[in-house]
Amino acid sequence: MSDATTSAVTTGRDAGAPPPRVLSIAGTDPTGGAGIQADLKSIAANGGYGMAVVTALVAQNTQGVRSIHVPPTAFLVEQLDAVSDDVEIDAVKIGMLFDEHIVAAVSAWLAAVRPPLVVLDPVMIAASGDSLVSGEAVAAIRALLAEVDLVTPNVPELAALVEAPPASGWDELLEQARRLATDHGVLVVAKGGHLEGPAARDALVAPDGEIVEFTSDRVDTRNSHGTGCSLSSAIATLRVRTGSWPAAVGEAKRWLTAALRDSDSLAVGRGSGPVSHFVGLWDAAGSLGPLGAHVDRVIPGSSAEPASSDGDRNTPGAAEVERAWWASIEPIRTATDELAFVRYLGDGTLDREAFVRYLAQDALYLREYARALAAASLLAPTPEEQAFWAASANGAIAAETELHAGRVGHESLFSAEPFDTTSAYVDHLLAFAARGDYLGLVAAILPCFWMYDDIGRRLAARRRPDHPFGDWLATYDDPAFAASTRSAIEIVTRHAAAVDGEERERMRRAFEVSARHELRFFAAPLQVPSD
Ligand SMILES: Nc1ncnc2c1ncn2[C@@H]1O[C@H](COP(=O)(O)OP(=O)(O)O)[C@@H](O)[C@H]1O
Ligand SMILES: Cc1ncc(COP(=O)(O)OP(=O)(O)O)c(N)n1
Repeated sequence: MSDATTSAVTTGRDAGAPPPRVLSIAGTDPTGGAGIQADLKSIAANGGYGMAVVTALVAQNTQGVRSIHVPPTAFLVEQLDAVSDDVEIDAVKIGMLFDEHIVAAVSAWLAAVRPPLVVLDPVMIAASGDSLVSGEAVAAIRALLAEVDLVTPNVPELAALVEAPPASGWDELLEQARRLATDHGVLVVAKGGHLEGPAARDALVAPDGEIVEFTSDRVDTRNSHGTGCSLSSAIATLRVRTGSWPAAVGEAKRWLTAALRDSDSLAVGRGSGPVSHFVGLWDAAGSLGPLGAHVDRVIPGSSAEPASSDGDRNTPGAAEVERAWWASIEPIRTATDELAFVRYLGDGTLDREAFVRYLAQDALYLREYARALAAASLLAPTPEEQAFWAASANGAIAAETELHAGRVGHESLFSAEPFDTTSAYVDHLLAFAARGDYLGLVAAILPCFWMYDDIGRRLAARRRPDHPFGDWLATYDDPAFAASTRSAIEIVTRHAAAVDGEERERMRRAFEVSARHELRFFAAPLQVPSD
């Protein structure tokens, strides 16, 4: 990403700084799944302090919109001023703006207050198909783009903004997003939730045409009410916390996918229900456990005696482990993204010799990584895990090495000496294997799946017809590898959630050390190897 899209501050907010103060300017949903109610939950779930200014009161539920009441514009302005006269605002998320008068009032307030970050979700139509804006609002929202940093249209909203028919496929969606970003000098998160297919893809598109893609499995649920509201307010909050737009979008999507997966558990409404905003947090806080556990003094044998132990209350679910571990390596991931090797590989300016050095080290690494995977298969406690790691070992040694050999030539590939970084990484993995430590081993194995899949998808998105490493980048965009990565994450985080806190932290450290090895591995081809 260019300087315009990534700030220098990439490692989160300063210790001791307050949580991001994020203002939502949006309409309401009395069932709590969309609009301001969703925004406040999303901001809180992602570590921010939420504030809310209401633009419209919407009588709606999970099945549809019944009526809309728009308070006088002067009252909207009073609400906005009441917040900004008193509170320092770190980011603003704008949602439903019913008509051009509302848009004008918000626009004037933005010009006067100049909040540091503004995310616009150009809400037009609810999931139920009901319109949430008047006919004139669309042109006014288009004009508002000049005053925001990032806009998050879904398929029909993007089409309305670029005055084209709704995109029917991914490439058309990207093309429309590129046009919107360039014409209005705004970052665009094009959301592919309304497209067909097994994956739910979004893309962050910059005005200079640079694209970063984010892909998750499509969750099989009808509970998509408020996903756009929740995503945009999460992005606003996480942008303050991470200092980086790609990191904010990636984290927000990861969180939203987990919230979608858990949405059926809420059982709210008979239509398209809300997502589970606090998935993971409720598990971590033991909020779903028996009540009455927090008492100052317990008389043994009395009815006030807690039904579960403190240990139970502090046990996270797998989704929370997934989020916490991924967040814990955010500085390592950002540093990897910023490596010259990764940037040059992406934009095609990487020196050919450095590329070959990388392939040779990768081939050496994969041979040993396959041994680590085979050891995981040997130690696995269930036939499913045994089969999964065995298949992954096969994939690593056969497919990937074949791929490398096809590019460099078998001889030059295996005559290379391992760099110290390669040996250190392999030793870290094989030490767990040698000790028969299954949990440490699979935790250490995970970053190679997870970080490679994450970086790879974003690199693959930068492919263009004349890209010198285009065919190589294409191999990163492999849905089968994405599916294996998901399985690996689920196996490891399920185990981590099931063990006690000390063991979980030991696993997380093994995971983090491997993430550091990944960083060094990507850095090595452009550094002079040590003797
Ligand atoms: N079934 C699904 N599984 C996973 N992610 C989804 C699903 N549906 C939507 N999303 C994600 O939710 C977010 C909102 O997407 P979308 O439905 O396109 O927008 P909106 O809610 O504004 O109509 C995007 O990140 C999209 O990829
Ligand atoms: C008050 C209000 N604002 C926005 C929406 C639309 O929400 P969105 O997140 O785009 O999700 P869908 O429900 O349309 O999928 C809304 N319904 N109400």
